[in-house]
Amino acid sequence: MTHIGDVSLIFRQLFEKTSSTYTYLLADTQTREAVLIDPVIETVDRDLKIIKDLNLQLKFTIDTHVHADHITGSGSIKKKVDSVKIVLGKASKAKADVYVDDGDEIKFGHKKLFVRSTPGHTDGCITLICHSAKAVFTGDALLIRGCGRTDFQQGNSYTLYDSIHKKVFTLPDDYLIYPGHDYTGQTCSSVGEEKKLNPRLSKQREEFKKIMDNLNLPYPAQIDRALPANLVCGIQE
Ligand SMILES: N[C@@H](CCC(=O)N[C@@H](CSS)C(=O)NCC(=O)O)C(=O)O
Ligand SMILES: [Fe+2]
Repeated sequence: MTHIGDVSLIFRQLFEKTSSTYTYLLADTQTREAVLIDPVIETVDRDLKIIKDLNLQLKFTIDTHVHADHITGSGSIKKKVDSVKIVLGKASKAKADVYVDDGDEIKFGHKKLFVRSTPGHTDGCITLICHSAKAVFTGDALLIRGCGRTDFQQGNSYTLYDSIHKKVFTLPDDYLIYPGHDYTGQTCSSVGEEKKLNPRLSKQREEFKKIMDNLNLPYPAQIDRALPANLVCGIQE
């Protein structure tokens, strides 16, 4: 069992290889209540099997934002486990059961995730902090040695720069960063490491904007089906 710095927290970092997405399972060892951050539709059965095998009760799925590169597994999970509530950032303007905003807390058993609003990749992006584990789930806002692109949805490079500097880089240096994706095989980083070594966000604000304006990334392969589906929890009737 993996615990990441909190012996009463169950922690699993799960991977979906087509979109290089990380899904995170967190649970309270005592009460068995669990949350799933950023599930992917293709790996829902795998995730639900792990939850069952570990004798956990899934309380929330949490989408860190309206994803453009893959379809969320949240709606599919809710269809299979009726009691699950889908959580999304209030500013995302998409369907969900629970909307959260800066300063809110998501409780599962005796554990808490603290919500910080980190717009810039999209308006509704949220970062989730588990202080007891010194772990930060940044979605696509902050990636390891990178960050979320700002050239579609409600992307804005200045907003993203301010979000990361004010809401993530102000956390203690030893807090671990768990991103929404990694395309290079890395699994986690830390606040101190990213402040120093992130080739985009360690720069001044204007330099950051220039870097982001010149990324020239191709659009995600699944964008045309992912965006409309994710506005309705991944399930289009
Ligand atoms: N090739 C992938 C999409 C890669 C991509 O655009 N990733 C996004 C996060 S998913 S919205 C991103 O922000 N990337 C930043 C970067 O610097 O790579 C696919 O086709 O799915
Ligand atoms: Fe994204």
